[in-house]
Amino acid sequence: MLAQPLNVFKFGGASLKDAAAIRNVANILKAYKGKRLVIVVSAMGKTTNALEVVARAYTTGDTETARRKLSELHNSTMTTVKELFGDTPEELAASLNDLFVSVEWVFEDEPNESYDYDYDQIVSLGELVSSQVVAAYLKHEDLPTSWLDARDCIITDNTYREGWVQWPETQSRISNAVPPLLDEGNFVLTQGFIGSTTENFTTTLGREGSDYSAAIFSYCLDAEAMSIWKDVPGVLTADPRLFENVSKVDRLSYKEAIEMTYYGASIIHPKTIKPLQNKSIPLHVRSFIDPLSPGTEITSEAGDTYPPMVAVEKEQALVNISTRDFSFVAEHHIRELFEHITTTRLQVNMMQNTAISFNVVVNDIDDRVERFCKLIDKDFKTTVDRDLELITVRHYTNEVAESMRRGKVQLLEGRMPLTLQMVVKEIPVIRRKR
Ligand SMILES: Nc1ncnc2c1ncn2[C@@H]1O[C@H](COP(=O)(O)OP(=O)(O)O)[C@@H](O)[C@H]1O
Ligand SMILES: N[C@@H](CC(=O)OP(=O)(O)O)C(=O)O
Repeated sequence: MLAQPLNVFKFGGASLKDAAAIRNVANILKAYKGKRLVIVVSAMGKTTNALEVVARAYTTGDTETARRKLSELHNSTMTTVKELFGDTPEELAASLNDLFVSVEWVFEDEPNESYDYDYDQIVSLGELVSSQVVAAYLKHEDLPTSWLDARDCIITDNTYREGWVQWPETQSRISNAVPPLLDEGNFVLTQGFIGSTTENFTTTLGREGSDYSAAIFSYCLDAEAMSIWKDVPGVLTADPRLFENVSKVDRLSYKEAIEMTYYGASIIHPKTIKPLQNKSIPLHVRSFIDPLSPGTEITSEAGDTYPPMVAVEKEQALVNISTRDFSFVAEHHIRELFEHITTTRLQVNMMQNTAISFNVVVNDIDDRVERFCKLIDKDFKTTVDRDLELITVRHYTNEVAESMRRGKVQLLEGRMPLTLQMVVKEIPVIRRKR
């Protein structure tokens, strides 16, 4: 007998931000009782941001702040648990306690040489905690659920904070672990964002990587479809936090979704689409506020006529690189520059060159730009402009382009037939003295 089709659902931080939100998720899932469903959850609300503060405090020697912040997180988790269950279930309280204690143990040791390694050991706590709470609550609501440790399934290399998935090993582990649990008639609930090296060290897949985790499970299990549940009605023409008059796009092609997410449409993690596209698995972006509405469907069949769509990537740095001896920026220079771009893990979002200079626009993360400039200092002069925005408009019209520039200084522009990109900064406000 052929196995029933399987779906993968991903619930992000916003859908799990407090007890009422988790109750809402359980209500959504009641409609799928008895179906083959893999549920991938992120950390609750803004937990990952809070854990980043913990990781930074620990690695800079401020263990007192690290302990205090961790304890605040433990307390707020227990408050949510109490609100959800009435009483605190002993078994859940004990497993949560073990998880928090495992991070306190990290504080007993000196920070590791690699900040990224420590970061992953600490920040992964958010998903482990939320998945324990949600799994326990689903069982309490009579929805049989098996909790699965994603670190036994998603295997990455040891690029901490941006683990590269080792597909054959991951495929084999997911194929072995998940179907038997589904066959028992249970939902399988696991964590987004986290994985493990083959030596069992925890890794993470990059900020907001839970969408990607869900896509990995969908690919390896040949899911019928994947749904990500968001606080918006679907993919909109722009981020409603930044723009007015946005409207929902009902259908989108994989190609269009990749373009939009790569340039900062933060509704979907950029790595999510490829595994789905490779197996033609539809991606549904749905609203957890209005679960019956259809949302946006992303497939290969969607048409190619779209309204103008805007993505904004903040915290960008524009690095202007010029040769010290006024020689042309030639191919061998570009090769050398890209070697250093790769080793310092800069993500290049835009580039342009003139005869003696080369401009790259990159995500300004930690001290990566400084490290890059130092590495090339012998042969190249650099200037860095920070706090910039990269605005990408797909299917642009001149009117939309003009409205994007209003109130900004434009430092760089790139035009292709379907895509307009501009790097802008706020016009500094000069006020007259009274
Ligand atoms: N094009 C877009 N369409 C819809 N939402 C967008 C878009 N671009 C950015 N967003 C933002 O993405 C948010 C949802 O994604 P995210 O915060 O990652 O959810 P979660 O972490 O809960 O999975 C929305 O609240 C919205 O502000
Ligand atoms: N919790 C992680 C992973 C993630 O994907 O979260 P969310 O689904 O809430 O974006 C983060 O905040 O980066």
